[in-house]
Amino acid sequence: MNVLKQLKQFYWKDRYLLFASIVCLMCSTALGLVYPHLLRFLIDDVIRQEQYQWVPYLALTVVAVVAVKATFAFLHGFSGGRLGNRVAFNMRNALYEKLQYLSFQYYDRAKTGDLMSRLTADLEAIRQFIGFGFAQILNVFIMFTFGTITMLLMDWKLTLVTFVTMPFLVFTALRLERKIHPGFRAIRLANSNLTTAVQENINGMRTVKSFAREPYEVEKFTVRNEEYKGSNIHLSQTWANYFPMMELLSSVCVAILLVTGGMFVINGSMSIGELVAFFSFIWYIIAPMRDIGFHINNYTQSKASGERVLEILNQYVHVKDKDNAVALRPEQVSGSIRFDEVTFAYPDKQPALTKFDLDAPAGSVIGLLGGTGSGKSTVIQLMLRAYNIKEGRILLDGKDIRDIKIETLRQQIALVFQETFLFSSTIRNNIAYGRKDVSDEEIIRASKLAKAHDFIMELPLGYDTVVGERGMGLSGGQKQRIAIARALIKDPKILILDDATSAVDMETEHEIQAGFQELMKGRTTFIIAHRISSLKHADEILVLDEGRIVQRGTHESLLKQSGAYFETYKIQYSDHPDFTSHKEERRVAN
Ligand SMILES: Nc1ncnc2c1ncn2[C@@H]1O[C@H](COP(=O)(O)OP(=O)(O)OP(=O)(O)O)[C@@H](O)[C@H]1O
Repeated sequence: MNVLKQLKQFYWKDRYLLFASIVCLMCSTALGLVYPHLLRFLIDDVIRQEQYQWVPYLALTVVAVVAVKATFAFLHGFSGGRLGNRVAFNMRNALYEKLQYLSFQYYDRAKTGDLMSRLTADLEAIRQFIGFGFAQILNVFIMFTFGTITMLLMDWKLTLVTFVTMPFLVFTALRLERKIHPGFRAIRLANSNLTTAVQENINGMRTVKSFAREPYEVEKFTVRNEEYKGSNIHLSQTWANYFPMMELLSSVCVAILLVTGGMFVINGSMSIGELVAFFSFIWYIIAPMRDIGFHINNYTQSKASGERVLEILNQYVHVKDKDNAVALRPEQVSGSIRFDEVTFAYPDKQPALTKFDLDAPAGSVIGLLGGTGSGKSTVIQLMLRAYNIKEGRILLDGKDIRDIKIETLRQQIALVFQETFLFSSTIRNNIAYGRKDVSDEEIIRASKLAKAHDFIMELPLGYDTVVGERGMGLSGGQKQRIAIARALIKDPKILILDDATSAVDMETEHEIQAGFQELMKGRTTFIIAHRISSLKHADEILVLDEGRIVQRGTHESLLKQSGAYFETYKIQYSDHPDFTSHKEERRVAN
């Protein structure tokens, strides 16, 4: 119940629907108790007394009871359905909103398939339980209590005799719960494995095909599909065993009632009408007993689902605004960045940056060069405040970024990544993503600067072409140019190009960079690149190795030193005429 209490905010504001659903179900159940009484009246007072003139009135009463009962049943379904859907709607929104604000640290460990199943299957279990399950559990107790009291009032001796099999019914129902709960869990797990396999397969289809591993993928899927089928069959088997067992026990109960009740009728202590009524009432006891295992299971399942949903909702947000954080106004930002002795390690890892210093005056261009895992992307992540640093500080225009509202900090920065993610929408919407009101002219201007306009115009629908979630149908370079246009449209004070031109050829890179010269004016630009050609115009180039700065300076000054920069230059420019002259310069300098 603790879980339900914690989820209260989602259903309590619609509590009138919950109460309406419970009251309507109770009324509908209570009206069901009228039938056995009508039957008793029909047999004892109408048929046996030969008072047939009552038959039409009785028939009309039955129709009226049925109509009112059906109305209550409808109202129960209506209010329960509405409640369940509203709760699911509110929770879905809350979960999605939370997912937007959870920090990078959370996503470093999160699994897409698992999150998807929480947002779908778990929400569905909660919707069902809050909409219907809760009222139905209450109804089980109400039916049992109403039925037992009425039967005791009619004939307590017969009631006690018939109840002999009840403990067996309850025992079997509870045993079922113990069996189907792990059964359902196994199905959920198998289902999650199955969806993960499909999801990974679709994401990695290019890799699968390039390695010609389709048969292996089919086999892998077949194994998981087999597991899914197996767990479903296992559960069906449990149900298949359960129903005949319950049927048998119910029949024994009915048989005892008929034998004992029959004897009571023969010796005159009970009327035939009462026996028939009793016969109807007994189902009021048996039916909820049969369902009790199922309802308990629904409850435990929705409780487990509730826990999984709450785990996300209660997840700690590592990076958030301070209470007195200041909002930056774009016109006041000039874009100077300083890293002051920053040391940072990802959770449970060696430091990715150690005593990192950097001074980037507004409008300067900083190049970051270094091998794989040397910490280049980490510098950028920290500037965005994707993670909190514990040692050192990062300043934007002299203000510690921890004192700035994250949203306004990130509004000043635009990034172009090595891997471009495009949303499944039109090219126009993808380019306009970073801003609310953008004119077509601005989109075209940004595309022209990013050298994307020409190829976009060659597409059949131009800017209205819909691209897939990974920009299917576009080349790597084309996707990257769209990403560059998307960054430009933000008109950022700080521009970050994280290996941004790696997917375009040298000639296009040159063209894009020519566009950048114009664009970088008045912006602080960080360029992470493996190609020296992308960095050589930078005001300062930092060479990183295992999170430490091993060299820093301009292209010209770095070429005069021996070290990682010159080694990289040597590899990339060995067949270039400039190379020989620099080699000579270094020889003289050393
Ligand atoms: N999200 C993360 N969680 C844990 N460790 C990380 C994470 N991102 C990077 N690292 C680790 O931090 C170190 C620096 O990584 P970083 O991505 O900054 O390097 P990089 O220089 O950008 O490399 P590359 O050129 O390959 O992109 C590496 O040891 C890496 O394994």
